Parts: sequence; structure tokens; C-alpha cells
Amino acid sequence: MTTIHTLGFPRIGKHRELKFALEQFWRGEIDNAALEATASELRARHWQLQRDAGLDFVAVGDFAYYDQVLNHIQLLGCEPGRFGFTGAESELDRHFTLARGVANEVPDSCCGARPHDNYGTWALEMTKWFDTNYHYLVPELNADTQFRLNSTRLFDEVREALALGHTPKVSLIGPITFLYLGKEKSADFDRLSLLPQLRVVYGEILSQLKQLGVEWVQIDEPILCLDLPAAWKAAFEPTYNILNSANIKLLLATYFGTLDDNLVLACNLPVAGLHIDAVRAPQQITSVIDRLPHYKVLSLGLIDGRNIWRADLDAVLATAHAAQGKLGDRLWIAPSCSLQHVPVDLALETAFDDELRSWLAYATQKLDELGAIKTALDTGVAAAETAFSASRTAAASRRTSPRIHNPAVNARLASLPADADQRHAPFQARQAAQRSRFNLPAYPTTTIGSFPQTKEIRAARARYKRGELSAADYTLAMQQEIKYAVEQQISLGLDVLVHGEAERNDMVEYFGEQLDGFAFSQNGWVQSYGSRCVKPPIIYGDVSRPLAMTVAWTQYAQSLTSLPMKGMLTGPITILQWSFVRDDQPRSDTALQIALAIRDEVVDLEHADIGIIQIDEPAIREGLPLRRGDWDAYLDWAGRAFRISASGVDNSTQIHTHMCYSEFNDIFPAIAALDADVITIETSRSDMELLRGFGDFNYPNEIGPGVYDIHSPRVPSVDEMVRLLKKAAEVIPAEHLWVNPDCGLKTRGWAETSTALQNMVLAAKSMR
Ligand SMILES: Nc1nc2c(c(=O)[nH]1)N[C@@H](CNc1ccc(C(=O)N[C@@H](CCC(=O)N[C@@H](CCC(=O)N[C@@H](CCC(=O)O)C(=O)O)C(=O)O)C(=O)O)cc1)CN2
Ligand code: MET
Ligand SMILES: [Zn+2]
Repeated sequence: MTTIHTLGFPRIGKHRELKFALEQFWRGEIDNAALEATASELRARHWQLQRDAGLDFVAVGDFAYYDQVLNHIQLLGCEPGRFGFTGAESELDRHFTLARGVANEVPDSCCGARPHDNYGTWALEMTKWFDTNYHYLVPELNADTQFRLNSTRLFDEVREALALGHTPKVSLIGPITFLYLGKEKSADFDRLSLLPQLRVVYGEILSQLKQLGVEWVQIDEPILCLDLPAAWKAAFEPTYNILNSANIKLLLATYFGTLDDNLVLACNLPVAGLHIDAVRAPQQITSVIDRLPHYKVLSLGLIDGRNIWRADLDAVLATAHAAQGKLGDRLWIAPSCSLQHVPVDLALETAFDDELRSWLAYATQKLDELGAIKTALDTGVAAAETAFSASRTAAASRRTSPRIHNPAVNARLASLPADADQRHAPFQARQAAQRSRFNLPAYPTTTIGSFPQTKEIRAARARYKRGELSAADYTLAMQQEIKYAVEQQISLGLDVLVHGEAERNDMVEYFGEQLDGFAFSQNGWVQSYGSRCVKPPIIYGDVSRPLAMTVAWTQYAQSLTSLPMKGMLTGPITILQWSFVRDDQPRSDTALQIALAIRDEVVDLEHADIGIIQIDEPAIREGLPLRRGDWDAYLDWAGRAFRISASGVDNSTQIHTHMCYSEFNDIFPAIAALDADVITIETSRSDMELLRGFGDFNYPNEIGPGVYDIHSPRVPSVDEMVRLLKKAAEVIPAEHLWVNPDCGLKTRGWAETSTALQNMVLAAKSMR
């Protein structure tokens, strides 16, 4: 018999129940008991789905109120001392304080949230989970860090599953991955030195799970798919020798890539089984099977946990069959990774047409795919005929549907001149043309694009989408918002204005809704961090732009002022990265298609007399492949896609780009090669340290280093921003510097936004 299981299931709920319960709890509208009741209802529902689909286990340990790494910080008793917990706080209250600074202060972050300064208690830092759009809370580690088993939550959840009659498989983040994802708080400290202490606590956790009657523990070590320093590789064997002595079966889980140079290591660790990602790295299946000791099970991640495409069951079955031939009952089948990266249930998508829907599978449908594979393997395909024939029909229609292929798009790409990604003149010449056109003061001030996305704006959009507000009235309402934002900027004395993005639900989804080749869901929510979710659009076909997307709004905004109005677009790599992408052509091809659509928009904005245009690329860094060996190829096509989007304009049109929460120093040449006239970046929290690279490498073009952190309602003083600007002017020529916040202001309120910008303008004037 084949065993089927999932590495995890989305916890947010098909109607985002957890999001709403969390936000109600934070506003003080519901109590602990009500929040916990919602949570346990969701767990029970998700376990039942797994059982109904015929999975051999239910996944326990994938639930978290805010974040699963934070759960481990609490489980392992390493909550940083700086939070000053007295011991009187409940585990839940500490969970939210660690995640959000002080509880009941709504955290607001648009771009991969940052620690925010609430009454002196900074939240833990957040960062992206590998190459996903999910953010985890970063463990803070130092020489004083002590670990101890300090939570019963995981064991309670195991008991909860047992009480419901399920067979739990418990998932834990492995000790080495946990340390690797943490951050050292001092330079001379090596966090790996904490491992001996940490594995003792893991040992205790495993014995407790054993006492509860748990048979299998899935222990996630996804860092085995990264290029690891030798000391980290060497840490695995001694650690797993010790964990092995707990006498519970361990399934070592790896995902998001190939084991590559860690393959032999992963195969030989003293555990009972190994899970590999067979979607991203199918080529490793054979070598793993060849290397795997005979006592181990192999879990093949054959269903794509990172994307929403329905599986081609015949193809999956063929691979599974071959593996079964060698492994027999030692074959397990699963999604490639936890399903937390895909939306919950396709059944809620009532607006998709039948053809499109037939191509898709959300988390719930992926469980059923596992069930169908198991049936086919154990009983024969005939027993799963309905599922297989539906999959076959869908696969055939996806291969041939005229909606997917647009010959004109590919013809245009094929005939694109080699220099289509080059501006007409080098930067110096463009800079001169732009200076005489705009005549801006030194240290010009601007913002990153969005202004507060108020509840009134969202409510108006919701009414429009429900048909309660006409298109004309919605347009008027959004124009009022734009007018307000423009008036505010004029009275604040900003030099380059923006329209404020009121009309956008999200910087990626908004474009996805207007481009051909894209579908957008009604309910395809995926957790981004905490209670915040995104609805990634679905790129199913060749991309093209039927109509201008932003021109009318931008022209309206420009009509209100004679100051330059900066057009605002999302770049091709960020649209690619934050969407569900097609799996039937390379990502690079899709990126180039999006680039052409954005290029057309840029040119249309130029024709509408918009002289400054920003193309946001906050996700360019996160799109980097997990293995360094793949970086150059990626940076090559990603850079070309960006430049294609930016290069259709005259020298006197000024192209800006914006990046945030990125470590730029290791990809510096690629950033410079984008050749944007101005780049605005997030730097304030690093005290301008991120700018050093730009100075060291003599970055040739203009730069706007963020002078204040927009993730906090705190209003920065003029002096503070002057200090940062002076620091910036030490490494960047003053005549190249711009003055702006770190990122967009959509998650802020107007009150603090106006005061902060007022101070920012004063800081710029003082520098002049
Ligand atoms: N795609 C993407 N990825 C990203 C970022 C990003 O901006 N976009 N930034 C970083 C992550 N940061 C994020 C910051 C904020 C939110 C966020 O605020 N999400 C909102 C949803 C935003 C949205 O889509 N809003 C829609 C619909 C909102 C909604 O739920 N409306 C209600 C009705 C609301 C009402 O009546 O007032 C409903 O439909 O039920 C709109 O404005 O139209 C949320 O979870 O609440 C998400 C990610 C990295 N990844
Ligand atoms: C995540 S980067 C955000 C850029 C966008 N233009 C904004 O201001 O919101
Ligand atoms: Zn940003």
C-alpha cells in the first residue's frame, strides 16, 4: 500500500476566518476563548478534509496564529529577553507581542514588514520564507540564548487530533534549519554553536510526542536545498544521531529545490524516511532512490505545492509507478511542500469559466489528487477513472486552448531588436535632458507611490465589485481620493507628486486584472504574513495589454497640478514573482511578455505627457534562485525584462524604480545594470548601511535612499532625517540624491503621513 500525506495545509481558512478572528481579537472585539475556538474549528475542518481525501495521516503542527517559526521560538523557549516578559503573560499574548511589538497596536507593513517601534518594544524582524511571498519571524540568537521546552501547544494539538480519531503526523522545523533562519545579534557570535543545547530540547520534544503515541514526525530541513557552508553540512550527522535515539520515526523533509551536493548527506542521515521535492527537481528522483538505504521510506513530492495547476495525473502516476517498482510499500506521495502557499478551495471560485476552472487545483483539490494517485497505484487506474479522465481532459485542453497561445505576442518577442532593452542614450546625456526639462531643486522630494488605503477606499471598491456602486460613481469616488492626495502633496511642498494608488487593490493584482493571459480569483487568498493575505493573479496564457491601464488616472492627477506627476507601474519581475505562473513555459518567457505589456504602458504614459515614470521591482531580489549557480542566468533575463519595460521612451523621460526589504550588496552589478535614472530603496532601518554598496561601487545613476521607515506610525523628526541624509551624502554625490520614504504609505493613516512628510520636506530644505 502507498502512503499519502501532506506536509501542511493552509491555516487561514477558506473564508479567511483566521484573519478576521485575529483582527477582531486585536481590536478587543473577541476574547481568547473565541479566537481559540475559531482556531480549533479550522484545524478540525482541515484534518477532516485530509481524512476524507484518504490521506494516511493528518498534518499536525502546521497551525499558527501568526507564524510557524514563531511557534518554534516559543516551543523552544528562546523568546528574546528584550521583550521583558514577566512570566505573567499568556503564551498567546506573548505570541502577538513578539510578532507585532505591543499587542493591540495594529501592525502595518506593506513590504515584508519590519520591526516597528511601539512604545519601545520592537517586534521580531520578518523576512521571506525561502523564495516564497510568505514572511516568517526571525529568531534572535546570541551567546546568552538558552533553549528549554516551553510550550504545550504542539502537544495539545496532537491530543486534539487524537481525540477526533485521526492519526497525526507531526511537523517540526528541524533544529539546523531553525538556527540557520535565525539572526545573530553580535558579529563575533556563531549561532551554530547553539546546536548542542538545541538538540537536547528537540530530543525532549520527540520523547513527549512518542509518549503521546505519535508514530511519525516530519522534520523539515529545507536548507538542505541551499548552498551550505561546510560547518552547517557537518552539523547534520551528529544532530540526527542524537535525535534518532528518541526512538520515534523521523521523516526528513526537504523542499523548494534540489538536494544536489547534499544528496548523499540527506540520504544517509539516521532517520526513517526522506521527503524530496519532485516538482521543482524531478531529476533527483532516480539518484535518491539509488542512494536511499533499504530501511527508509521515500516521500515523493509530486503534486505542486507552490502553484495552482491541476496535476497531470497520468504523468504523476507514471513517475509514481516507476518509483513503486523500486520501493514497493516504502513509497509515500505528497505535495512538493506545505500547501500553505496555495489558496484553500477552488469550489469558492464561482466566477471562473468551466475551462479555466478545469485547469486548476487549490489545496483541497490537491488532497483529492493524492487520493486518486493512491487509488490508482493500489487498486488500478480504473478505480480512480473519474479523477483521471477529468485530469486528462484538462491537460489536453491546456495544451491546445486558443486562449493560451497568442502568436502575435511571440512574434513580437521574436522580432524584438537586440537593443530593445537599451535607452537611446547613456545616463549622463539623459540626466542632462531631464535636468533641463524638470528643473528640480537639489535633494528633490518625492514619495514611493501609495497614500493611505483607507477603509472608505476599500469599502467603496467592495461596493463597486458587488454592483452596489456604478462604475461612474466608483471613478468619481477614486478621483476624490486622488484629488485629496494631490492637494496634500502640494501643500506639503513635495517636488515630484504621485496620484496615490487609491484605485488599486494590490500593486500586482491590479495589473493582473487588466492584462490578457491573466485570470484573477475571487477568493484565492494566500497568507503573506500574520493576518495579511494576497490574492496572486493567475498567469495562464501569453500576456498582452488590451488597453492602457493607468493612463486615465495619471492624467487626471496631472490635470490637478503643474508639478510633475510621477506615473506608477509594477515591473515585470514583481508581477511574475507575486503571481501564480504558468508551468508550460520558462518563467523567463513569461517575464518578457509582461515586460512588453509594461513597456507599452510606459510609452502611453509618455505620450500623455507624463515625464517621470516609476516601475516598481520590490521582488527582484526575492526572485533569486536558491542556488548561487543559477543566479547569473536569472539576473540576466530579469534585468533584460526590466530594461525592456523601461527603454521605449525618450531621453528626457525619467524612469524611476523602487526596491524594498532587499539585501542589494550581493547583486550590486545587476541593480546598476537596470540603468534606471533614479532608484529609490529602503535604507532607513539599516541606518543607510544598505547604501554603502552603492557608494563603494560608484553607482552611476541617481538614488533616493529611504529616510524613514513607513512600517511604523512613528513620526520621524527633521533632525533624524537630516542625519540620515548627511550619512547618505558621505557615500553618494549630493547631486545624485533624492529624498523619500522607504516605501509606499498605503498601510499608514493620513495623520502621521502628513506630519512625517512635512518633516521630510523640511529635512530636504535644510540639506539644500
Ligand atoms: N502581492 C503583493 N505581495 C506583497 C506585497 C504587496 O503589496 N502585494 N507586499 C509585501 C507583503 N505585504 C503585504 C501588505 C499588506 C497586505 C494587505 O493589506 N492585504 C490585505 C488585502 C489587500 C486587498 O487585496 N484589498 C482588496 C480587497 C480587500 C478585502 O478583503 N475587502 C473586503 C471588503 C472590505 C470592506 O468592505 O471594507 C472583502 O472583500 O471582504 C481591496 O482593497 O479592494 C489584507 O490582507 O487584508 C498584504 C501583503 C510583500 N508581498
Ligand atoms: C512593495 S513596494 C510598493 C510600491 C508601491 N508603488 C507603493 O507605494 O505602495
Ligand atoms: Zn516598497
